[in-house]
Amino acid sequence: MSNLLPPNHPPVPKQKIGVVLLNLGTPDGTDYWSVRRYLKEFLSDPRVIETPKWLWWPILNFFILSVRPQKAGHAYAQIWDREKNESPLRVITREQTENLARRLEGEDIVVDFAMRYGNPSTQSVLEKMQTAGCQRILLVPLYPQYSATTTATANDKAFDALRAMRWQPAVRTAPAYFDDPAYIATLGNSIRDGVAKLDFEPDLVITSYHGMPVDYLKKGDPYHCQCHKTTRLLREYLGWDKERLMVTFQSRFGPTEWLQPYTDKTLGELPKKGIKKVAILAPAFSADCIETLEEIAMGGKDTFLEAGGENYAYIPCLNASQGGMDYIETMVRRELQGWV
Ligand SMILES: C=CC1=C(C)c2cc3[nH]c(cc4nc(cc5[nH]c(cc1n2)c(C)c5CCC(=O)O)C(CCC(=O)O)=C4C)c(C)c3C=C
Ligand SMILES: [Fe+2]
Ligand SMILES: [Fe+2]
Repeated sequence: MSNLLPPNHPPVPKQKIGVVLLNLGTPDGTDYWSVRRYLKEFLSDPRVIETPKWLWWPILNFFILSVRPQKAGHAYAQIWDREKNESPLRVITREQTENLARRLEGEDIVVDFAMRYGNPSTQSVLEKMQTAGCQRILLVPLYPQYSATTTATANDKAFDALRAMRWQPAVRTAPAYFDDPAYIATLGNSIRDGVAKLDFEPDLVITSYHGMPVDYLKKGDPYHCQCHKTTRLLREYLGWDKERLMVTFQSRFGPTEWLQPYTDKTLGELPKKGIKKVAILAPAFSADCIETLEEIAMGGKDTFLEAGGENYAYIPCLNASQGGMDYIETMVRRELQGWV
């Protein structure tokens, strides 16, 4: 085709389809400046912090960014993948991407991943795809439950990048999958297998979701309802009752009220109620990260055992497991219908 083009015509690449897995992002290192750069970008996002900018800017820059990077850097250091010198969230997202690329090989589909904050940036990945000839791009925010603080801001960032393109690709966004029967079956099987592998029988299994200010729920963010629905559907899939599988919310940030019950407070109270053997998982996350590994697998265990608990086990996220990847492939193929 290119030899039919007039002289000085820009190259026209072969048409392809792009699939971009979108996740939150993570620092490039555990040092103060790497963590600070990441937190500054994250906590300056008005989809995440809705406090008016004139009020939030001094709080963020003079208070939060002077202490939190050090504290968070220490937490990241405890879970850092030292072999790859990378945060688990990025290591796992890359594994998911490479695995999906192998599954879609031979179909002229380019698969990549991008982060909302930090690297690889959404803009750089979309520019790379456009240059490679992707005239149709499927954006896949890897958040099972929709929230403006995660899904919407990931899509916003992608559309910001498209705004600067002369030849803009056609774009689709994959919807949240909190109630997709195939997702529920995958997660349900992972719970059943995770519990079967334990050397104790849990009195209770906790689904601990990332929290959010209650105010965002009141303003219409459906995240809270979607978390509850995921757990209700899991109960139905597993044939368990309410006493066996409960919902909590973790990772509270700042002084305002967040969704309740809080995971840490619940773990501290359960042993007094006679619940001494617990398994816990984090279904708001498609990949293990600081919030699951350091806060739940490590910190949650300390809280529970110090309060008199006897056994505590963390069931990992779906990550790049066979079941997790089967689900991502199914969902991506469904969302690509009509394009391939
Ligand atoms: C400040 C408000 C925050 C809201 C609202 C929020 C929502 C939210 N976040 C996730 C997923 C992840 N969050 C992660 C880290 C993280 N989250 C916040 C704050 C809010 N999140 C902070 C400040 C941090 C950084 C770590 C810390 O300083 O505590 C991560 C992990 C990133 C990693 O590098 O491993 C994920 C993933 C969801 C699903 C969500 C929905 C309501
Ligand atoms: Fe978060
Ligand atoms: Fe709700």
